[in-house]
Amino acid sequence: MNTTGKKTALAKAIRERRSVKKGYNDKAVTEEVILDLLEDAVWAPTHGLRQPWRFIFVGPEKLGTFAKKIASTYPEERQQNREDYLNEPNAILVVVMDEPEIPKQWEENYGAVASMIQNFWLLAWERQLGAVWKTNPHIYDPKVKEILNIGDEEKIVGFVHLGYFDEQPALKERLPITEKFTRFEG
Ligand SMILES: Cc1cc2nc3c(=O)[nH]c(=O)nc-3n(C[C@H](O)[C@H](O)[C@H](O)COP(=O)(O)O)c2cc1C
Repeated sequence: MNTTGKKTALAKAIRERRSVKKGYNDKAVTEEVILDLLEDAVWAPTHGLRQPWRFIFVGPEKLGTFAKKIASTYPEERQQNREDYLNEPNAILVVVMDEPEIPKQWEENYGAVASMIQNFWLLAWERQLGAVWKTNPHIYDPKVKEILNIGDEEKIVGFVHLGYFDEQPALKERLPITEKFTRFEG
């Protein structure tokens, strides 16, 4: 444990990680790299060790077809815009969660998946692989679930857009923690 007050490598990584939403370069995002990152990311906490996730990787060579199919679920006048948008990253990782009926378990599963995504995001950042968790309307569309063979008891938690980057996005300050912190006085 760090007791010196100096920022640890982990604290620095947490602070420096950014959402990389544009400016991806042409370096290919490979399945091997994604699997390697996921092998570590899944060490996230998971209640009951349920590990309520699965992944669908859309690599650079399949992204064009994927983008077209997902865009086709939008009204015609939006389709070209959505296709272009989905073609911006180099690859996309679809994150799927097991969706139990019991609300308590649903929340535990969502919490576990979110923790796992944060692990993945930090690990990707460390390799200059940019990522951003996207929750665009299409992830909730039953037609998209059908295209991707997502089951009735599963939920798309996000599309993680991926691509290597040269320029780091600007820092986004956080509120001082004292604004979000109270003490139980009772
Ligand atoms: C659950 C979740 C959903 C998000 N969905 C989107 C999204 O749909 N589109 C987007 O541009 N960014 C999305 N983001 C990224 C946030 O915009 C981003 O994390 C926030 O602006 C802070 O920036 P930073 O990640 O660079 O620190 C999402 C983040 C989270 C945690």
